[in-house]
Amino acid sequence: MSDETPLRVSEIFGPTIQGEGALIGVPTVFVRLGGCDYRCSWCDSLHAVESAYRESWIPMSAEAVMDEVARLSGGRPLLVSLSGGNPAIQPLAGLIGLGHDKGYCFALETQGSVARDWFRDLDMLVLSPKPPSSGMEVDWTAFQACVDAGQGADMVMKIVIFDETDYQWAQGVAARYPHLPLFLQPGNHTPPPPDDDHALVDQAGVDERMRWLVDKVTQDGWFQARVLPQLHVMLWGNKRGV
Ligand SMILES: C[S@@+](CC[C@H](N)C(=O)[O-])C[C@H]1O[C@@H](n2cnc3c(N)ncnc32)[C@H](O)[C@@H]1O
Ligand SMILES: Nc1nc2[nH]cc(C(=O)O)c2c(=O)[nH]1
Ligand code: SF4
Ligand SMILES: [Mg+2]
Repeated sequence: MSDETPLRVSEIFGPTIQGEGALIGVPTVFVRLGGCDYRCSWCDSLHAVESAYRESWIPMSAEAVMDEVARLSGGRPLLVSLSGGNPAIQPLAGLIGLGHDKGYCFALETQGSVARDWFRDLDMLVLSPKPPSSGMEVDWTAFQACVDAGQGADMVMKIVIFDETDYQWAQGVAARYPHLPLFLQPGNHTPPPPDDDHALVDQAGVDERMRWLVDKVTQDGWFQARVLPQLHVMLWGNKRGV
């Protein structure tokens, strides 16, 4: 796939704040790419995953994406967050190079199923391996290839936790990758259906899971883990484009 291949863009929005993980609170524009090789049972972005929504994904050149990012940011360079879907299945090297030339930074979120040599060009690579509650099974060879490809970028791991089984699984993963800063994020068990971006979130339920997670980590003395909510979900619920 060459870099002239258009990107399949589900949405570009912002500036908002990065609501999750290591860069929480940092102003950013999101570029959400369409298409994913996973089908997590609790995915909160199915409009960028399910092929039924494929016709809403706009083919765009890297230049057109950067033009839209620059329009939204008023021409001021900022952090661009690449998400999806799995953004790793798209040819993003050109976009990253173009944006860097203009002073923009790039973070990319991926489950770690597809490695790309351009991962090393990112400013931050967020690897988010999927726990048992997702219904997915991690291919650890592919995941390791992502870790190898990302050498040179800042790299962190972010694991979504729904239950005790996920928690124990995350402890095993953390032991396998002790050098990767680890962020634990409580699962949103009422994610939006793909055709309804105003669906209400069960915030009380998310808060309860967050408290449970903090109790677990502190009681277990798991002091390498950082526990963070999805800040954008706290502020805006399941609303899309924020
Ligand atoms: C929609 S995914 C897109 C990027 C990539 N496919 C991935 O999963 O890392 C972005 C982030 O949202 C997280 N996420 C998805 N659904 C969630 C939910 N219901 N509750 C909490 N986090 C969720 C994912 O684990 C991932 O860290
Ligand atoms: N504000 C905000 N922060 C986010 N962090 C990760 C997101 C995602 O859907 O990938 C996301 C999102 O959609 N909005
Ligand atoms: S890997 Fe990410 S985008 Fe794909 S289905 Fe899972 S949470 Fe959704
Ligand atoms: Mg999201």
